[in-house]
Amino acid sequence: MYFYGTTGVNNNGHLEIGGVDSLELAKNFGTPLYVYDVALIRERARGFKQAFEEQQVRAQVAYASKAFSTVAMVQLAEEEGLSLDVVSGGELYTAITAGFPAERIHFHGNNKSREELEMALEHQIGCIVIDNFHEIELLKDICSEKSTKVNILLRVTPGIEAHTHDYILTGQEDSKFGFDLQNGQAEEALAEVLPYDYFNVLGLHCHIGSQIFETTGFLLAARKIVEKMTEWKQKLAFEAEVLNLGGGFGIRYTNEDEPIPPAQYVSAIIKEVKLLIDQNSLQMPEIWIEPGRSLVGDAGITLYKIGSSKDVPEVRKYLAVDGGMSDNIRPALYQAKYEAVLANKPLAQTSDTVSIAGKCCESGDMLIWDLPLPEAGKDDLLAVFCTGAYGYSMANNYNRIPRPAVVFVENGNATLVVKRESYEDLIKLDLPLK
Ligand SMILES: Cc1ncc(COP(=O)(O)O)c(C=O)c1O
Ligand SMILES: N[C@@H](CCCC[NH3+])C(=O)O
Repeated sequence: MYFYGTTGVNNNGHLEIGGVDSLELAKNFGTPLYVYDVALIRERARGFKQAFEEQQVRAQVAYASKAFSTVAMVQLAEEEGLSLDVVSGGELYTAITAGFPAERIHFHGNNKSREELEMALEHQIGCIVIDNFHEIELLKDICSEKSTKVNILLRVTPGIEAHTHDYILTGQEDSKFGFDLQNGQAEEALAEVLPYDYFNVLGLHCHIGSQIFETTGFLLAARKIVEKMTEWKQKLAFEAEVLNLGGGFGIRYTNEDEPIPPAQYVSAIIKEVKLLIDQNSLQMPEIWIEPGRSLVGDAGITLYKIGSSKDVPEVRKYLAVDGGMSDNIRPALYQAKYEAVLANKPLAQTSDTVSIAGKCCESGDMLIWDLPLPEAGKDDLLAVFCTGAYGYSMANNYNRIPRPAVVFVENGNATLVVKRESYEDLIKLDLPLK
């Protein structure tokens, strides 16, 4: 059995997270329930920051808030001195409402609207990561209309195939994101933004994908970008002040995953960039990264109550929980795998192999196939580990299932940070026919 962070078994023989009994959490806040181990998020954030400090380079660690964006989470990121990556007006609004310092917000997206860009400028956020030619024109238009100067990064696509699920690859040539580095698009874009008075071109950005376990892809991306930076110093008199290498650092979901510690990614990246920069006589840029999953993923646990079960003799036993693809779409979307235990008896001997079904009207709504469990059934509490990233943030109302509440636990205290959706919430935007 593998426990993350402060998760363990207490004297009652129950699963405990952040010093709080999981059965108490289920009783007080209901199920399904997303529970976050705040100490573990802090540990992960400090791990990345410290890794840069050890390398003695100027750096920013920006939390990619798409992984899990709520007011409380953004405030926690602020407490830990992180910067913030947002990718929509909604994430930006959340950050601003949470009181996050605007100058530490970076705005991403491959199709930002005029309204979203105007909002970003209005709040004077730290920088806009320009993704395409359409956006250059749009932003030029807005900046000149408002006589406002803005910091920008250019997102480039380095042509790297990282080893991960196809749907979460982003750095390969055939990608919807960014200016292609190899075919001249990136250079064309840079030549277009550099002379424009309202743009302060800080540097370059790339993100090669998500749930990556090796440093190779990051190093290759850095190499390809620094090669171009060397050319662009000659051709365009451009030297990047910032090199943002994105997020994508992998985490452990099951024992098939073997992540490396944050410090190892960081030191490998910094070593490579320093070497390349020295070889090419460039100035060392500030290094930015954007971890999402690796900051919050393993700090999240979802608690579900088990309800019905079904035996298909000689084939399998299904146990159904009170949530499913509406609160965790990752198994259906990416065949993602998870581990789980019974929170009311986590140490009991496993005696059965069961498959955990959700409650949505969809055969593909399966959370875990072939999970070893002790004898389990109605009213047992199932704890699914590692649901902190892209669980709540990709939750949906399929079958009009209300989204679960979110609770932060730390030092024996539980704090409700997102209320459970009610049926009233579900129809609050509906208008009657007459
Ligand atoms: C531009 C960008 N930055 C950062 C991230 C965060 O990725 P991860 O959660 O894998 O660290 C993503 C998502 O893949 C992204 O698209
Ligand atoms: N949402 C995805 C990853 C995509 C990250 C955003 N570019 C996941 O759950 O793994």
